[in-house]
Amino acid sequence: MERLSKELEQEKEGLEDDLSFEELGLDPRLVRALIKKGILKPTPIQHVAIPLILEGKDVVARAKTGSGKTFAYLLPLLQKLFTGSSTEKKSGPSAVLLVPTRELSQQVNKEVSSLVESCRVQLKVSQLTSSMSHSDLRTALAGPPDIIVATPACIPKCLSAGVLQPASINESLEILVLDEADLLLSYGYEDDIKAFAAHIPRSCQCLLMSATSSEDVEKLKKLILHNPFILTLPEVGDIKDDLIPKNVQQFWISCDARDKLLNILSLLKLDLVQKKVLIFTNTIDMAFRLKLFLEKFGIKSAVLNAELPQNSRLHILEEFNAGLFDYLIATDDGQTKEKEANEESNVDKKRFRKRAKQKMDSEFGVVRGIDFKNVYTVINFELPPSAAGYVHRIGRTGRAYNTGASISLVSSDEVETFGEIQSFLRADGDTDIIVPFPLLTKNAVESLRYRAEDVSKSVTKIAIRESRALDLRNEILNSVKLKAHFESNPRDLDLLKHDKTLSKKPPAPHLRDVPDYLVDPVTQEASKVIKLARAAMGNIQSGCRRGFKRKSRNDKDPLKTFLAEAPKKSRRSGGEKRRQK
Ligand SMILES: Nc1ncnc2c1ncn2[C@@H]1O[C@H](COP(=O)(O)OP(=O)(O)OP(=O)(O)O)[C@@H](O)[C@H]1O
Repeated sequence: MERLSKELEQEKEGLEDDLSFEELGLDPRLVRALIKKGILKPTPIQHVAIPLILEGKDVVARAKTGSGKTFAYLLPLLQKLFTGSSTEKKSGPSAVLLVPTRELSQQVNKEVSSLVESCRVQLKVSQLTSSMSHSDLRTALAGPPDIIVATPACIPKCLSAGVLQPASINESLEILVLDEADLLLSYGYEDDIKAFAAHIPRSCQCLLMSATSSEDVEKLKKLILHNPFILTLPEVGDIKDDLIPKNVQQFWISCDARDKLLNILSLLKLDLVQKKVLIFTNTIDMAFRLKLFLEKFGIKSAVLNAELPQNSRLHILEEFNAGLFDYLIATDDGQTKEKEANEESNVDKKRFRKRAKQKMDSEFGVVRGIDFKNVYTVINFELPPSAAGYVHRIGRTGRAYNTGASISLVSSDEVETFGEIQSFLRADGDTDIIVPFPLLTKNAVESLRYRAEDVSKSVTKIAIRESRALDLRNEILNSVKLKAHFESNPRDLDLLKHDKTLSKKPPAPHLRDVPDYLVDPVTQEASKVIKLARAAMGNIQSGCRRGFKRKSRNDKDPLKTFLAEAPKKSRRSGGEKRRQK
């Protein structure tokens, strides 16, 4: 235990020394690949995890959203494979990276492939999805690949189809990563992981990465980790107030449930929030209601949900990340179908569940782990049901040295959940972290009430259903085109537009532009400030991200606030809290 504390102290001191990637022992090829991406200095989690992983230790790493966990495991993992790859030919994969959603698997696959390409090494990377046919899986596994990126359900599928042999996993697997480990079990992968665990060789190095700590992570640790060296980073209680980067300002607006459309319209139409904006709703129908409503005022947005074909979802994400549209309305994950089923009348429930089962992708997930680029504002049109859900949603902004803001619209029936989120985020004795949004005045909201209420009446249930069906039909058609297109032009993002309007009529001129006489002077001033801040932020953000010039540790940087301290003494006694032999 003494040795353990000493090592952790050294790691902490190391953090303050501000070591470079080279000094952490990273291969020059990887360092050059990172420079090409504008990444010059390791983040704190990378600082601690890279040397430990290079040494071959099992690591359980928990660090807040957007803190650079992906490179924290990918860089040392690749380096280890670089050195091993030239020797003997293997019958199975050397590394398996398991992630909870297809979106994340796509993102991780892209990141690994781009590093491999930049470093010009001969490593084959394959992404597997559970919707692949046996023959596609066989093709993807031919070779075999050095690295597999997949959701856990794929592995048992490959094993039972005989396209992956247990013996080759046992013989070849050197590194296993469970990314977003806190979510793998809640996505229902326990049996898949157990089935795979039986074939993992004892010598395999296992890495668990997660943003929040939970019983599920503990369960996975017990299930997967063989190697007795474990690094557990600080427990939730120690850095609770730091779960969301400090440079994300969190606001809330209290309003009637029926005034939510009016409030969001005021925020967007009166320019009180900075773009890009990611808006979360709890159901797909609500997402379409919002889209149709905003459309009538000339505000174009796209909807991202589990119902859409995989290609379309990917393309929407790519276009949004590339800045081709400013407003994205998203539902959390594939489990949205459950919420929707509960909202349907009893008569419809059975039919709905069947439909949901057929059409929705349970491996869909945009909240967890997806790296949205330059989202400034996250709006919770509806609150997520849990504090962990809130943390993950808000974590889509303020990523990697960027600043951001979040605004939650809270109605009376959400007050209890909101209270739970506030107390979860609040450090003991501190004041609330989420504060009232100061820029939206009652006058400003009221000035738009008449128009908003009028328009909201026209967004009927039938209109929503029709639009949802129309959007899905369009996207299915798009999806076929996209598949062919992406195969020949992987970098071309401009083929199809996802934020096109769904209503047949264009927005009426009096709704598209808010006349000056409707906007009170306070709101006009606030809107000017936001625009100025946005113009200034553009420069600051890109400067920070590329340069990393600031020398001192700055609490305001999300990537610099990771602490690798030994937990307090009283916590030490409990089992596997530290690195142990
Ligand atoms: N050392 C670094 N310097 C600057 N940017 C970095 C660095 N490392 C990673 N990033 C960038 O930070 C962003 C967030 O990284 P990443 O997606 O790995 O976060 P995360 O910790 O996995 O978040 P989440 O828990 O939400 O999945 C990415 O855009 C990534 O390219």
